[in-house]
Amino acid sequence: MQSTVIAPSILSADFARLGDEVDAVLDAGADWVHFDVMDNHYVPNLTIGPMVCEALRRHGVTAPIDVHLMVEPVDRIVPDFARAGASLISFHPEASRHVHRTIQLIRDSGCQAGLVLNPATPVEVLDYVLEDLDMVLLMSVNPGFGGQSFIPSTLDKLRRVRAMIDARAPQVRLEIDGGVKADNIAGIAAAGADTFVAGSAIFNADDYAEVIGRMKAAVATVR
Ligand SMILES: O=C(CO)[C@@H](O)[C@H](O)COP(=O)(O)O
Ligand SMILES: [Fe+2]
Repeated sequence: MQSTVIAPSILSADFARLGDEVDAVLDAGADWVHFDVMDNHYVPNLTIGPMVCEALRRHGVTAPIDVHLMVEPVDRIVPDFARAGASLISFHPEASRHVHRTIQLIRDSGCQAGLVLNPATPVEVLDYVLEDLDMVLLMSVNPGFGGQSFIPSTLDKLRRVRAMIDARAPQVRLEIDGGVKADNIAGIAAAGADTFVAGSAIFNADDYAEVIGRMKAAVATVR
């Protein structure tokens, strides 16, 4: 079984103090840094790119940086993120003309590769690539914004993807992203997730350690 990972999404951090915010969540018990990249094209929002990833590495961040690309096209920006210090790079199949080629490109760049399924993307997109992935990321909101509500049908999708992973590629992580809170994370873990992105639930809290601790304790009750 994969270890539990809590990955705060810096989309909800105070960008004016980003280095300090990342230090604070890592000191508070977070395992990874979730780095949302939006291009105002694939999604209707615009965020940060490789320069900011590199700046976090220069700032001294050594934790895995989990880059979630919401950009189209994907391939051109992959080597830039690998050079900037990304650990994992995940992308949406709708934004890549050749999904298998993009996975290879990410791995050849020295990063782990993830495929992201939007709420309406069928799980069959994994049929011919699951074994080539390091992680499947299920979106439990439509991509583009933090602070949205968890879409309940994602629980059934999590169970289906968990069964696929267990049967075919147990080394693959299953990450969930969108609307994850301390009070729904146990159900999400029970449905099969091992890697949990949470933005607003962590960065809008007064005490990062308290909320991350509550999340980890809730997950530990079911896995
Ligand atoms: O990728 C995205 C949104 O597109 C996420 O990573 C959000 O940033 C998660 O934020 P919360 O739903 O946890 O507030
Ligand atoms: Fe994300």
